[in-house]
Amino acid sequence: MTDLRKRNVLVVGGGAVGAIAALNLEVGGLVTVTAVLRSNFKIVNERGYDIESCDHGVLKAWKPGHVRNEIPDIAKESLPPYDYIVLTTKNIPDIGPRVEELVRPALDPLNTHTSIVLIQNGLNIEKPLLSTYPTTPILSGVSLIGSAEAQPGTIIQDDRDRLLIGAFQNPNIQTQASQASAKEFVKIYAAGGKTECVYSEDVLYDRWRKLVYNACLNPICAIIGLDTGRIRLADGAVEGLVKPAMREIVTAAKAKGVTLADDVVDFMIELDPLDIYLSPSMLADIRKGNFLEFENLLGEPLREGTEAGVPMPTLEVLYNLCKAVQWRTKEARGLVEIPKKRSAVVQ
Ligand SMILES: NC(=O)C1=CN([C@@H]2O[C@H](COP(=O)(O)OP(=O)(O)OC[C@H]3O[C@@H](n4cnc5c(N)ncnc54)[C@H](OP(=O)(O)O)[C@@H]3O)[C@@H](O)[C@H]2O)C=CC1
Ligand SMILES: CC(C)(CO)C(=O)C(=O)O
Repeated sequence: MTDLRKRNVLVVGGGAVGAIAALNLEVGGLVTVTAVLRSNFKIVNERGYDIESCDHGVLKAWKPGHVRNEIPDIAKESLPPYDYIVLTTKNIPDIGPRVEELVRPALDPLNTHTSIVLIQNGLNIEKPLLSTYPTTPILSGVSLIGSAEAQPGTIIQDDRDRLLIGAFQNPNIQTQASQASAKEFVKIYAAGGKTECVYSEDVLYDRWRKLVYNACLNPICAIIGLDTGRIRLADGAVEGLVKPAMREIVTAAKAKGVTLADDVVDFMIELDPLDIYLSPSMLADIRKGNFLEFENLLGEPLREGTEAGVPMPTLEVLYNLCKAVQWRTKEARGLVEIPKKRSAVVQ
């Protein structure tokens, strides 16, 4: 950073990842955080977060600098533009709100100042933002962190926060400018020394590599209802389901020009220590009755691989299972109408 001004960062979504991101940014001392919360707004605004973290220890009633329950409208409130808007919501375009609409009030239509940082899983998540805000630098945040919101405002982080930050390619912006913004974000995020946040040149590689985990273990654990430790112990699950799915992602990545390491499948299966019995974020969502982030984690790599001619039978089945589960949640929330059940009694 060439100047000493504290950076203004808007963190949108203060759940498992967002709360820890806000904490990391604040402990570094280089940032003022405004966190935009939804279901946990009231409790966090009144009492703060209770956090048990392998990186930060135990914190009671910790509160980000500013807490809000909606995205600030910078024009109406005459606020200066944020330096960074960090999105840590679940990204569920099939349900909405879509991310490009979500950030609109906090972004000047001709913005060049604010960078958007997507600390979210999945592939092609930058595309709707690049087309809606062509002059805005969009940064990729690929996070390895086992974090969960056990109840509103209570965050349990079991696995260390390791975050890769890089710039998505944007034909309208000089690559160096986006890269400089990514490097500055690394600096402010890592400043507290509690986390491993590094700059990465090759965000496409990072995203395909992470998909080996997220496109496979997330839906498999969610659908079966087992955490990653138990999936590793369950009869036949790794050989019969996890490895075939992961190999399909590796082959799709290769067809798209991304060569992953030979041992990436074993590496991802063993990524979390077995005995932390980690529940991937999609399993946490299914348990809470939330919608699933399956289009970006599974649908996009499946569509890209299939278009490139890669057979992906395991992922196709997982995708269709997730789609049906999403419909189940829509029905449970009254978002679909179905024909009335016929009476068992013949009239
Ligand atoms: N959990 C993990 O260990 C990891 C998660 N990820 C990725 O990080 C991203 C975030 O995941 P995670 O933190 O687990 O998700 P959570 O569900 O724990 O948190 C998301 C938060 O965003 C809030 N939110 C959603 N929409 C809005 C909105 N429109 N305005 C304000 N707040 C909103 C949610 O509120 P509400 O409760 O009302 O829905 C929730 O508090 C995902 O893309 C996930 O795949 C990546 C690595 C690890
Ligand atoms: C792999 C993991 C658990 C992060 O470490 C994740 O990305 C998720 O839960 O979605």
